[in-house]
Amino acid sequence: MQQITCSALIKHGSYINGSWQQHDNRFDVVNPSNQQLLAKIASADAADAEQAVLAADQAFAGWSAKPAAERSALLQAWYQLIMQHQDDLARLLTLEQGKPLSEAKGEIGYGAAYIQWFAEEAKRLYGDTIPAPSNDKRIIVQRQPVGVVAAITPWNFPNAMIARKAAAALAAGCTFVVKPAQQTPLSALALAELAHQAGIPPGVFNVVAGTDAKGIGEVLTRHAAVAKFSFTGSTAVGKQLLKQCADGVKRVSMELGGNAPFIVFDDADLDAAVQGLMAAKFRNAGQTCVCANRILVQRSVYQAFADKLAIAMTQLNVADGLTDGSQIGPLIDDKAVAKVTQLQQSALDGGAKLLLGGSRHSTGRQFFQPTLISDVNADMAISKEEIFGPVAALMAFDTEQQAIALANNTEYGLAAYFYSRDIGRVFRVAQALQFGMVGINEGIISNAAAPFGGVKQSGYGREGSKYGLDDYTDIKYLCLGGL
Ligand SMILES: NC(=O)C1=CN([C@@H]2O[C@H](COP(=O)(O)OP(=O)(O)OC[C@H]3O[C@@H](n4cnc5c(N)ncnc54)[C@H](O)[C@@H]3O)[C@@H](O)[C@H]2O)C=CC1
Ligand SMILES: O=C(O)[C@H](O)CS(=O)(=O)O
Repeated sequence: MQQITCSALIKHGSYINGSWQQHDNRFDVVNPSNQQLLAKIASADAADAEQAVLAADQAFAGWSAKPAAERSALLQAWYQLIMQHQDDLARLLTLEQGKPLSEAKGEIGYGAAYIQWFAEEAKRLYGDTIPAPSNDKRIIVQRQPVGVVAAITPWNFPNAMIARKAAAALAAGCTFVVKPAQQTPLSALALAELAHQAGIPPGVFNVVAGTDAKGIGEVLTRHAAVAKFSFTGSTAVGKQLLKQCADGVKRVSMELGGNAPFIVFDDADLDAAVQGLMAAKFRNAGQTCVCANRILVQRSVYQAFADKLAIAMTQLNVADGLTDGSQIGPLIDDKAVAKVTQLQQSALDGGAKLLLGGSRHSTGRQFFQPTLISDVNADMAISKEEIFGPVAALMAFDTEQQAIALANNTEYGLAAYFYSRDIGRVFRVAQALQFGMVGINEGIISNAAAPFGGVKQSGYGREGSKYGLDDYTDIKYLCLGGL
């Protein structure tokens, strides 16, 4: 932690109603790269979560009544502070999450971009007037903030997942309570410190960091004062939280797992496709919900593509995220290493071939070698589940129709990618893919201007873009009569 120049960013307890909480009960935050202890954080519990929800509820009237321009200015101030502290925030993120420093820096900029984006969008929360069926009436439509928003976020983007939910919520006039993942609370608490410094009023942005995910989650999904719940994480947990929200008929956004197909057609620029795949597969050591999971390659270019990919993968630098030039950091924990190992092994047991890597990396016990497997088929677990690790699994196909059928053969529907230079094929395939986001000749699709989200069991709701405020506002229809 000595590498962090601004010590005010290092916090050891939750941020509720503008104050920092203390508790005797503490939990460890550990560097996944070397298992060293980084900090001991006061563990908030369900009672703290309730306190945060009540604070957010109390703050709602004042925050939602502020002119949009004032909310916008406070969000801009938050954005500026985050960018001023980008280096420190990135180091903190790498220390607790493991991703290479360059990626962590990218994530801080990416998260901040949502705050900047929604600071602008706050001023554009337009309504409508609609022609009425008779002349003595007027139909006016306004958008109003839903109220208190509660969120639970994962460890793979400890900054950006919070920033993009909170930014939209605050811009719309909602107040916000988030429970970050237990593995990565430091980035969340640093964001709270900067929100505080930016002058965001007490109770508007709250962070509840604790180990009792279930207990805190019960409050955030069931409390009567919570109007909306937003989750990013695994599909299994998302389904459970959805059930909890159903009792109170909460508004819900779910950004759940993915199983992205990455299709390479025979007319593709193979070098560009390899480059796109390297970004789509190996970012954050493969631990993103939009990572390429099933790599489908047309048979006539299969071998050429595999050869080029193997060369690119051999050049990946596996190292502690703070080491200069690191490209692949550790996986988040031992459980993640076990999952990747097991998925890979069951594919090999089922007849797949190991072309590269295949085991832990000598850098440390949570590092996994960039691994390339060929001859994978659709029945293998590795084709059905999120790998969330640096394992590239190749499958061959013959026709465009077969590629589309294979790609859509999943319960998930978050991101998909394909490479082709045939304009007709580009439109046919883009339309046929059952996914919320499609990268066409592109491996990096996320940015604040674009709507991020999925279909099928990848969830619903869109984050970022001009659509991102919709999930945080209610449409109110005013019928003006007697004219
Ligand atoms: N869509 C995405 O970006 C993510 C997907 N995943 C997927 O999930 C797999 C497992 O990763 P996990 O960290 O275990 O994901 P997870 O879904 O358990 O964790 C995400 C968040 O949910 C919270 N949580 C867990 N159980 C909860 C409960 N009963 N009530 C309330 N909150 C709860 C966690 O504390 C964390 O904040 C990964 O291998 C990956 O496949 C994981 C993280 C992010
Ligand atoms: O959830 C997200 O925003 C993405 O997973 C980030 S990235 O992987 O596209 O960078």
